[in-house]
Amino acid sequence: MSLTLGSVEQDPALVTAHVDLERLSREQQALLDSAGVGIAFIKNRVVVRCNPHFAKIFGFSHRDQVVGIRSASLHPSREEFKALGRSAYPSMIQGKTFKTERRLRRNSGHLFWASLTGHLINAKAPHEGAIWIVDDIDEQRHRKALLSSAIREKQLLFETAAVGIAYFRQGALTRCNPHLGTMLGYEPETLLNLTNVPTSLLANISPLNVLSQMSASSSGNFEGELTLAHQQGHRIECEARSRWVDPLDRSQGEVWILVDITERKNIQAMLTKAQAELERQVHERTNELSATIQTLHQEVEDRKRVQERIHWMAHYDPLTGLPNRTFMADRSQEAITQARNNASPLAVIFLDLDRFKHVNDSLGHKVGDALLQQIAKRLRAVVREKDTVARLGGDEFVLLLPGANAQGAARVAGKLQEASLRPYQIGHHELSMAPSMGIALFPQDGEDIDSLTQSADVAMYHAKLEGRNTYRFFTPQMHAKSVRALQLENAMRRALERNEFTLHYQPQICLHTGEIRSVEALLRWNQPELGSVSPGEFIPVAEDSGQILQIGEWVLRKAVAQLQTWHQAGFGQLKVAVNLSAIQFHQPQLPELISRILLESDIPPTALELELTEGVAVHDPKAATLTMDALRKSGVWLSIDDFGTGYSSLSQLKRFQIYKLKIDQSFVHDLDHDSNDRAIVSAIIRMAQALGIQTTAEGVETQEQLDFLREQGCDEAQGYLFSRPVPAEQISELLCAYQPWSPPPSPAFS
Ligand SMILES: Nc1nc2c(ncn2[C@@H]2O[C@@H]3COP(=O)(O)O[C@H]4[C@@H](O)[C@H](n5cnc6c(=O)[nH]c(N)nc65)O[C@@H]4COP(=O)(O)O[C@H]3[C@H]2O)c(=O)[nH]1
Repeated sequence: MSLTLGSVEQDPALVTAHVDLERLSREQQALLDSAGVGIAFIKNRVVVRCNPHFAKIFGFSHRDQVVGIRSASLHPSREEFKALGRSAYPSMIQGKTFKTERRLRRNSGHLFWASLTGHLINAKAPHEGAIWIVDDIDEQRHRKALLSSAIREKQLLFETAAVGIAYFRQGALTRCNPHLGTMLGYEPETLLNLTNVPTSLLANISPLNVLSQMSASSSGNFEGELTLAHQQGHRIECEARSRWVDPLDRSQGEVWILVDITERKNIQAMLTKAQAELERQVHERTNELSATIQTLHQEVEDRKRVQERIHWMAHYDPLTGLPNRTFMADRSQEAITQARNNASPLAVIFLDLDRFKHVNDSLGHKVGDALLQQIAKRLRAVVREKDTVARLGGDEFVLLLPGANAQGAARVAGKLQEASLRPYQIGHHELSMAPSMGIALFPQDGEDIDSLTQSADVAMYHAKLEGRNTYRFFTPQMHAKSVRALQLENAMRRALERNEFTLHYQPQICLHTGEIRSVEALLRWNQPELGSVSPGEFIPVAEDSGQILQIGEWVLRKAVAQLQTWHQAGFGQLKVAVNLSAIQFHQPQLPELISRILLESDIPPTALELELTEGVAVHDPKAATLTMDALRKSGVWLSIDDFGTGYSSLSQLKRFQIYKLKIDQSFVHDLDHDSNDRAIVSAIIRMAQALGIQTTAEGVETQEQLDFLREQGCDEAQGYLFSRPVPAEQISELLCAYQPWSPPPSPAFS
């Protein structure tokens, strides 16, 4: 700015004043240029002058751009400009400085906050204009607004937060929010004044204590759980967190945030308890379960074992471990199919042990079972791997031999016989056991296993009938005969109760005196459908089926009862001889049975004679001796029947306390024309005499036979020459009519 004064150069005072004025003007200009606020001189509502900062505030690049513009354009609207004038000028014309904060408008049109300070150049002459100082406080206002909103938000948070907030400074609670009061049961103000509350009231967990402690011990970044006390005394579990308000200036204290987790804790405790309980129960259940599982496992195992056992038992014979009938039938199906498809041979051997029942009856089932086991082993050892050896039950075995023709089957049968030659050692018993075997061939003797087995069974039966310890091939003619055996066995079961048995008696004549010394009881069976069946046929069937025990007892009782009748009729010297089957003999209770039968009658034991076969002592001479001793001790007489056909040794006869030998009728039969038989008979008689044993000749039919026997010193004779076996009544007649011979009574008795 320069002031033109015209022609005042000559006046030094004026020049000085002029110089001063110029300097002042420069100073003023410098001040204006460097001022940090906008300054403008406005006159008649027009910007007359302004400093650069003013131009900058309003968005002009140079102050010259502002000079001359209307001041109203610097305001948001004309109305606001007028309003400013209305509020500013009343005080400005009084010479006062007017200050306000208004929104102004930049050159760009954007509004901004500015602080305005106005002062009239001359209060008395407002038209001379005014100086306006403008400061851009837009940013400041904005910050302030943000700050106050932050403060408001903070306050709002502080007051409404659902957590307790507490400020501590130098160990003292300086501020807390209402929630903390609510948490602890105090008004916040009361809490602030708690320093006056006796701490004893809340014991050592009073909020005061705890809060003080919190403040004292905290390092400004506590995070953890605290237990506070409610005003009413109960505990408040809190999750606490502390922070320095200003970590750089710890004098400003710290802030604590406390969350009441009592309920959560309680729930947590309950949950923990429930969980522990649950775990306990789970543990218990797991244990129970594992015990159950174990039991189940055990049961499954047991069941499996049982099933395996059942399966095994359904297919195997438990005693010998050999396949049973069912399993054999299964295997045979395959074998038969193969034989049929390949036109290959197949044989079935039915094997039955001869007189096995005797072993069972005399030595007991234990010995019998052990014997069967050994036999099973031998059978198995004889045949090939692919052959099947099955036990049908009892002493019956079936061998299925795929690929075996008649020759092969015969060879196997031969090997089986050979194998049975060696005696079996069962404990201290040495036993011999021979098999009878029947062979059936596929397909001629049967096309399925049932018919093959049946045919082999029939053939076996024939082997038995024809001498035992042998084998026979099945022939169609065999059928009728074996059917008869089965018929007999079945019919015999009812024979006793139906009174089909009777006894006939045959006299035994003393060759020294001609007296009838005794009679032999001989069993007769008259079966209504089958007619009269001979003992030679039915006794073996009775022995094989075991029915001989019952029948034999009946014979004993009947014979003793009959003898009693004869004794009572006056024939007191008469004796009765009863045949005893080996099976009966081996019954341990035999001596006792006989004693009982005799006791039940009035017959002295010496009136009873028991006829045994030589075979009774073959298997177990020791046991046989014991039985014989017991029988002898009771007083009954023992004789050996059919002597000469068996293998009795002299020493045995001596030990057996035998009183009589009955010379088998096969030797007597040919005495007239067979010198061998004569020699044998006379040897038997002499030997018996030497041992002090009586002799009775069986089957004496002719006078010549009788003469020879008498010559040789035989003691007794029995045969058709004297009498056939006859019913008891006829014996009574004979006893009455018979006179000791001289001459011999024949043929009067026939
Ligand atoms: N050819 C011929 N035969 C004669 C003559 N005299 C007697 N007999 C027969 O010879 C057999 C003698 O009986 P055994 O040798 O004990 O032979 C008996 C005996 O071993 C057995 N038996 C008979 N009854 C019983 C019994 O009650 N129990 C037992 N276990 N076996 C019996 O049956 C076998 C056969 O008995 P039976 O048929 O009655 O046959 C009897 C008898 O009738 C004769 O002069 N000539």
